Amino acid sequence: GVVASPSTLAPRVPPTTNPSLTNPPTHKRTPKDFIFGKVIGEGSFSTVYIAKDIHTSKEYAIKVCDKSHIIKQKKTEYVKREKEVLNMLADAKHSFVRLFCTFQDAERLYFVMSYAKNGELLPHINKVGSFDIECTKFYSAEILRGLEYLHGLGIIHRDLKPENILLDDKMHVLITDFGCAKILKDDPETPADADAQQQQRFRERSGSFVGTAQYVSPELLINNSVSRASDLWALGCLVYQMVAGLPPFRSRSEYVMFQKILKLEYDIPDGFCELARSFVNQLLVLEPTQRLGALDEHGAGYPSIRAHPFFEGVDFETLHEQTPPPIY
Ligand SMILES: Nc1ncnc2c1ncn2[C@@H]1O[C@H](COP(=O)(O)OP(=O)(O)OP(=O)(O)O)[C@@H](O)[C@H]1O
Ligand SMILES: O=C(O)C[C@H](Cc1nc2cc(Cl)cc(Cl)c2[nH]1)c1ccc(Cl)cc1
Ligand SMILES: O=C(O)C[C@H](Cc1nc2cc(Cl)cc(Cl)c2[nH]1)c1ccc(Cl)cc1
Repeated sequence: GVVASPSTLAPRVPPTTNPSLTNPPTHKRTPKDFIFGKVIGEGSFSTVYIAKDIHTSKEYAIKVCDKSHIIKQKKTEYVKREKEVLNMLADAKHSFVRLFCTFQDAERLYFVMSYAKNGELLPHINKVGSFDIECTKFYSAEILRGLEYLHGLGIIHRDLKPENILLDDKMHVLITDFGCAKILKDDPETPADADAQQQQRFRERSGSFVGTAQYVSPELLINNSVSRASDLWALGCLVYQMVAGLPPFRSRSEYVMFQKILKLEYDIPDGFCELARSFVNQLLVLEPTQRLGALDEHGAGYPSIRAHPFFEGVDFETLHEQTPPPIY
């Protein structure tokens, strides 16, 4: 959960020798409570460092956002949404990057998050070319678990892709990057309209075509609408990419890529495994309501997706306790 609200600043106690005795004060943290280490990543207005809490010696990833940059790029809504959604996920026991606390100084905002020691999923796919059936089943199941939790809260991620699937020290999935997420307010039935911030992110990002556009759903292209089923489309793209080593819809030209998405033009290499092909085929469906899982009622997970033969033998309830299959 997020560190409690700032009480009167407790006197800074020097770290005692026995960390078990330091019950870290719950005062609002400041950058001085951390030893900042190396940069582990850069965003368009953020830098992510590895950092150590001087009271507990625990390691975190701290995302530092430059305030003037956020304002200049009109990203305050995006940052506010990211914080809001991460706080809603505070009680999740698995599948997501945790937000431990936030604080600011004159120039910057600080997000103290769990550190995904094994980085993004994408390089792990690229390193081996493509996943075998065991890895694909395990990682698809972990991502599905995350989507079940997210959609149960009425949150649509809207930007699921291998760069936003991080891996912890034990190689379990930590879904991240919720700035683009949609929180369904009252009527979770009707698909929500893609709001300005998603369009801005999508148009501006896809303008430079940095990969966000590859997983865009047909409904977003056709009538600017998104629903939980948009994340199921992205899941289909993710499973295809784990199996194929490449995303299903590819082209140097973004326009041609969009055409392929709208015409559902993707190929399954020969020698394909029937179960994976069938699973992907039932998610990459143009009509959102026809996608596998789209008719499962909200908040009760995705029984029809779990039941697909592709997940034969997967125990969804104990995934986060299992040792992930080796990637080779
Ligand atoms: N909790 C984390 N643990 C480890 N690495 C992280 C963590 N959060 C982010 N990163 C890495 O840091 C880099 C920057 O992430 P950040 O969220 O700041 O920007 P981004 O989402 O990649 O880009 P943009 O801000 O344009 O959306 C990414 O490559 C990401 O993989
Ligand atoms: O202390 C809090 O939690 C609330 C502040 C609120 C807040 N101050 C901001 C300044 C800027 Cl420039 C942009 C956003 Cl989105 C801002 N949000 C805050 C601080 C840090 C972080 Cl990471 C997020 C929000
Ligand atoms: O059995 C193997 O190792 C090779 C097969 C080949 C294969 N099956 C595929 C299914 C799809 Cl949907 C796409 C591609 Cl590129 C596919 N390639 C395969 C099947 C399923 C998985 Cl998960 C991985 C690899």
